Amino acid sequence: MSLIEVKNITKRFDEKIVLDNISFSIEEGDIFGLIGPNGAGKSTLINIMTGLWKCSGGEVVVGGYDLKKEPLKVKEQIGLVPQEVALMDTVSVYDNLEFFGSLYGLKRKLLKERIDEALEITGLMDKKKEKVKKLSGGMKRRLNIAVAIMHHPRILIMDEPTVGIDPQSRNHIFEFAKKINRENNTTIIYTSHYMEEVDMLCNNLFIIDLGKEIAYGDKKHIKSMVSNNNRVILNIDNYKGEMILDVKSMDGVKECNEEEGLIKLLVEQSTFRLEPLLKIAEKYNGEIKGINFEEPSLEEVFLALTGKKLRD
Ligand SMILES: Nc1ncnc2c1ncn2[C@@H]1O[C@H](COP(=O)(O)OP(=O)(O)OP(=O)(O)O)[C@@H](O)[C@H]1O
Repeated sequence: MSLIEVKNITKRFDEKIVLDNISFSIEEGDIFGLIGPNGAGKSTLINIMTGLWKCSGGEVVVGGYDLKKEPLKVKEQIGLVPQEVALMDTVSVYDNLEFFGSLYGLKRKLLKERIDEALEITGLMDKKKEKVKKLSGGMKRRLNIAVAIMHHPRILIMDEPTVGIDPQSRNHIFEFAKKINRENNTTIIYTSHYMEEVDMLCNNLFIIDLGKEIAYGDKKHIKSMVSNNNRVILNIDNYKGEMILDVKSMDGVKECNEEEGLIKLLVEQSTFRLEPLLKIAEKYNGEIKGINFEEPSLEEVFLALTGKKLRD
């Protein structure tokens, strides 16, 4: 059985269907991306999975517990980093952690240990005496994450954690997510409308738009379903100009352009082979310095599946 099972979830607000029969499962230790444009239904789904909102139909099972029947057993396994920062503005970083930690039932020595650990992992140790209202938006986000991990949840849900924050905090949040997943095997659900973030972090994906499933499964599989095209970028010196003509006539090569000292190919994954390319380079005395392969981006996948750009 998977760690999280979302089965046929539907949500209506009056007559409006906001989630339409959504199903997926998440394995323990995964970094799972929930992606879609603004208004797609991501936060609604998160609110339902964490028991904050009731669904109109369907069920959620976490660690074998049915959310409707045993909500506390489900909630104690989850840490939630909500989209809106939820902190006490007029008290210090440390006091916020102490307060929220005690709500989780942490006391004395263990509470102190967990506060220190949360400050360390979110890079806020030197801000512990600062009042929250003096922190930057990115630091507030990091503190919100610190709050969410104090009870060592098995699952951490991060709802658009990088919206409107500075690049340094964004990187910090990224590295944090990878670290806690790697070192503690924490299962992460990461929602975002920034496809490149999800592309970098996640293994499995659920793409949602207007409350409906657009694609679900292994990231590589989704990409290969949508597009058989990859890019190959060849960094090569001292080759003769005629080489390009030979490369263009290779099986599986759809386009070949020279740009900024690099040769960029658009290739058909199923028919392109690297070996003939290397032979052509050798024939023309080219010195290969590097070869990079690029899959289609998730932006391209979304465009192919919905006919629209993510940020329309
Ligand atoms: N309380 C509510 N009453 C009526 N409609 C709502 C309510 N909450 C959300 N919706 C609608 O549900 C849809 C999905 O909203 P939701 O916030 O889940 O999207 P999202 O994917 O999280 O988008 P964003 O990235 O902008 O937060 C939207 O059309 C929104 O207007």
